[in-house]
Amino acid sequence: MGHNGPVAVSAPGKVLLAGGYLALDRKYTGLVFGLDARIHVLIQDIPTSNGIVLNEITVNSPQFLDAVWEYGYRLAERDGGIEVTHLRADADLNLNRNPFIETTLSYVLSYITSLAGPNITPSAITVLADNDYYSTPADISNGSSKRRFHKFAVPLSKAPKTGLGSSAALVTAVTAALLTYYLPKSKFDLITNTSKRRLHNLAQAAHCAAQGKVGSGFDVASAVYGTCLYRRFSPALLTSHAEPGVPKFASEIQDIVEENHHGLRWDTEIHKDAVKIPKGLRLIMCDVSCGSKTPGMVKQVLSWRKEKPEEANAIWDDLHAANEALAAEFKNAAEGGSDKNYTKLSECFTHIRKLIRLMSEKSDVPIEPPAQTELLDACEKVPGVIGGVVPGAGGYDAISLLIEDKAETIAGLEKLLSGWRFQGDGQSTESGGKVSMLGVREEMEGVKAEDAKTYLQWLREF
Ligand SMILES: Nc1ncnc2c1ncn2[C@@H]1O[C@H](COP(=O)(O)OP(=O)(O)OP(=O)(O)O)[C@@H](O)[C@H]1O
Ligand SMILES: C[C@@](O)(CCOP(=O)(O)O)CC(=O)O
Repeated sequence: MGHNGPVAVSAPGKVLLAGGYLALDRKYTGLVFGLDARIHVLIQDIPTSNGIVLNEITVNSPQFLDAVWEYGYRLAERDGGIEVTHLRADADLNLNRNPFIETTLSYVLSYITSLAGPNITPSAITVLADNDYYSTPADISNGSSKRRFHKFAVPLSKAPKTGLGSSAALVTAVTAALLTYYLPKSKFDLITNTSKRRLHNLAQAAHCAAQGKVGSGFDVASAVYGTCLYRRFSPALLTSHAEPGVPKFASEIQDIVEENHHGLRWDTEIHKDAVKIPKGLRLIMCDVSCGSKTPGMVKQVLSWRKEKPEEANAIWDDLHAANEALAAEFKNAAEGGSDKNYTKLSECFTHIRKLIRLMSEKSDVPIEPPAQTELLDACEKVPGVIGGVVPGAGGYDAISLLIEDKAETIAGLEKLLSGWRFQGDGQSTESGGKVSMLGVREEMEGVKAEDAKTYLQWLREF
């Protein structure tokens, strides 16, 4: 298997604009926007010398130092699927493991062998991340910022993430690339709905396994489908299957992906038509550089909900109504012609923020902490800014804004942010962090096939 020539695929990053925490419960939905920062994956044959074929797959992220991972693979007995071994993982290099890549390889190759037989040929995978996934302070940049893909003078683990969902986009793009490369078109074709659904199921399973927990999965869903109103799958779908290498893993993963596992169908809901961005508006993301996210925020919020279900559920129901009102108002404004009055959209943001602050106060978790309130309030005063929120789990990491897509609005925000000193949670070594606007905006489309030749050309830059 795998003689189809090079294959390239990309998948978008995400921002959960509304529905943080609520999206973990199937009773509620999340409003998730795909972003135009993508993770790109190229897969091609490894040229073999002297006819020697080693069972090896190499993965390389040439933007970072030491970002090469080499894997051996073998078919496990008793239907255990494909076991993947990190080669040269000696004591020193142990730190350099990449669980997202390793787990994705074992899940996807196991599915492929279960579906189409065990003949996996060696291949080389290259990962390229759009520049906004990582902040680029001068000391870690290497070379001109004009490059299509930034080169860093540090390993991946030292590049500061901006929180756009790199692991979900990576797992989705690697999964789609492997399926396209190793399977015949009759069994996997990225443009069909059935293949997309299988990709979604497999990428969710691999991402949860790599993460060691079953989250809401909104990030993988948006990497596959792009912008949508999302309702999560029942977590039971992924909590009781065997691990790679363990007997029956291969058939179990095939059954999960193809929805035959104990008769369970995936109940994920993706409503693409429920979200639109009115013409002339755009989202932007601002990265707070000193922001440290309080660990365990999700755990704390959920334990508050468990302790005080009445108090929490009342707030969640109100917040859910406010989130859905925002989605409806987006659609309304997008379909409502040329009326440039965005007061109702602004009111939706104000209402959501009020309820998030109430949730912060009652749960005692800094979801919209005072420093973020101050920043959002100041941004909302800039002409052309319609509203803003702390996205996802909130905390000190980032803010998202809906703005009029005009040079004056961007310039106004840049002026405000250039002088802004962010007072984080006191854990930062700096006394006040910078806030910087990322270049990303919303993107409707999810995963897509790309032209491999273009990437082969870009790779010559490295
Ligand atoms: N360019 C890359 N090349 C290879 N692996 C990458 C790359 N970018 C991210 N990863 C993998 O994803 C991991 C980061 O995933 P993590 O879930 O911690 O962050 P994220 O998905 O970007 O953040 P968030 O969930 O806050 O949006 C890295 O440790 C690495 O394993
Ligand atoms: C808190 C939560 O609802 C959102 C987390 O989003 P982010 O990682 O902060 O973008 C968790 C989840 O949905 O898996």
